[in-house]
Amino acid sequence: MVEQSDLEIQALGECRIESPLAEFLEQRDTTEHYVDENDRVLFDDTANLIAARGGSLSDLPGFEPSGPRRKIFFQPSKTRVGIVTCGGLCPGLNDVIRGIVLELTNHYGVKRIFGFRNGYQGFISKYGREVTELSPQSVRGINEYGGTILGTSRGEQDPYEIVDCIEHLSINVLFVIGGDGSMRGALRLAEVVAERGLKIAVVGVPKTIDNDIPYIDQSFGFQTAFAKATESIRGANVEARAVPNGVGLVHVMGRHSGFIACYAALANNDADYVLIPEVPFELDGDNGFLAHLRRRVEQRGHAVVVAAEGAGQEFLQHEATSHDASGNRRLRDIGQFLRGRINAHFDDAGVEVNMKYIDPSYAIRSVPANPYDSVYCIRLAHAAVHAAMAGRTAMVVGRWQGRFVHVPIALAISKTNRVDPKGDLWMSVLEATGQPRRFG
Ligand SMILES: Nc1ncnc2c1ncn2[C@@H]1O[C@H](COP(=O)(O)OP(=O)(O)O)[C@@H](O)[C@H]1O
Ligand SMILES: O=P(O)(O)OC[C@H]1O[C@](O)(COP(=O)(O)O)[C@@H](O)[C@@H]1O
Ligand SMILES: [Mg+2]
Repeated sequence: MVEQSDLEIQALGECRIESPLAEFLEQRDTTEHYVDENDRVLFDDTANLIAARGGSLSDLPGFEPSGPRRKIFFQPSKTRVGIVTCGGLCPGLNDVIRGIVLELTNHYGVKRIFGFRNGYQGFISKYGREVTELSPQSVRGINEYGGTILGTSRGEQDPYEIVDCIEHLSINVLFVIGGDGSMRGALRLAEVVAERGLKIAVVGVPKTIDNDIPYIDQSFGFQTAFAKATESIRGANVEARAVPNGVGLVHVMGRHSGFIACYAALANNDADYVLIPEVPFELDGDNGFLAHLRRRVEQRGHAVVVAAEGAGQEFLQHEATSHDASGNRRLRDIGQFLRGRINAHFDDAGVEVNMKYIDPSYAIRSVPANPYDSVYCIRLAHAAVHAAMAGRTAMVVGRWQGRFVHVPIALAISKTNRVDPKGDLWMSVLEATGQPRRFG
């Protein structure tokens, strides 16, 4: 169970400097639309969860709210900032970069902002990556494009050498925009900074199209990514309906979490089956997935299947395992495997099948953010800047119960956010598809 001690945010020191944004705050206090810096956003949100805690109101765990502070830690005109993007692409990376640069420049008056190229490689001398200065002019219009103007990379780098580089450039604040791996790296950097007794804030903006980072509501870019995946499901449905015994099979990203598959399938309500890593399934036998699919095709003339890349990996264990540069296991291709097994199963049963296979792959994460995600990105960027200028460190910005909050990195990497087979999202998927609760 999450306790208050898990939610405490580290600070570099007392905030003594009048914030340039103090005038925006005046005598504000918490309302249903604003949380004051002295308040907390409660972790639990139902009567039963709160009752289960026992104790008094003041014992209830809560997150530190984000937002501008009346007093800040860093002297803006002397503050030097670094920004880096790491890991896989995600829609909205450029929105976050631009949001951070504009907020720092326009509202805090920060003058020097450095962009590090290709993730953590950007700090390591042997790669020879140029450090670029970022300004409102240099980031103009970047939010119109997918990807990241800073580039990215996978692969671990020495945290001591990274901090050497940060010290060498007299950087006071580092923003890391990245996923679970990047945040593990960022936490190591904050630890090295503390070991050396430095006053450098390390603040993360969590990025993952898989939506697999916990305690942050949804990750930015996720909505854009699943909306893009929805187009493939629509295409698979049209194709499958147009031919006798059509099966539309769509394979989408989602390493350990099936959120993209679930949301994309719910969006147009056309999928008959959703297969995700969190819910194991049987292929064979009368109640297995293949027989179920065949019966549905025989009854209705077509079917649409959405499979997340992490689903059914147990069927492919005989294939060799490899890892990417960051140590993430490379998954075997469940899409192609299912395509082959579905065709073979229909053949064996003497039933015609017309397989239409679509894998949108990188196309869903390399696009620019949609307006909803862009708004989310800019708000996360503002929250990250306010936190860093107030000397908060080893934390990421996120949203909890609809409020923007500070989440300790240690908590954000303590587990993987996954679709709960007993939760209401999976229930909605079962309702929308009509697939059985269990195959086999
Ligand atoms: N445990 C770790 N400690 C330090 N750095 C890490 C750790 N895990 C990953 N990283 C680094 O973070 C960066 C991004 O990680 P990766 O897993 O590729 O993507 P993501 O951040 O999107 O999950 C890589 O440079 C990787 O080496
Ligand atoms: O081929 P790549 O670029 O290494 O990335 C593939 C993986 O990256 C993701 O898009 C996102 O993963 P991360 O956010 O952890 O980088 C996964 O869905 C996918 O398995
Ligand atoms: Mg990751």
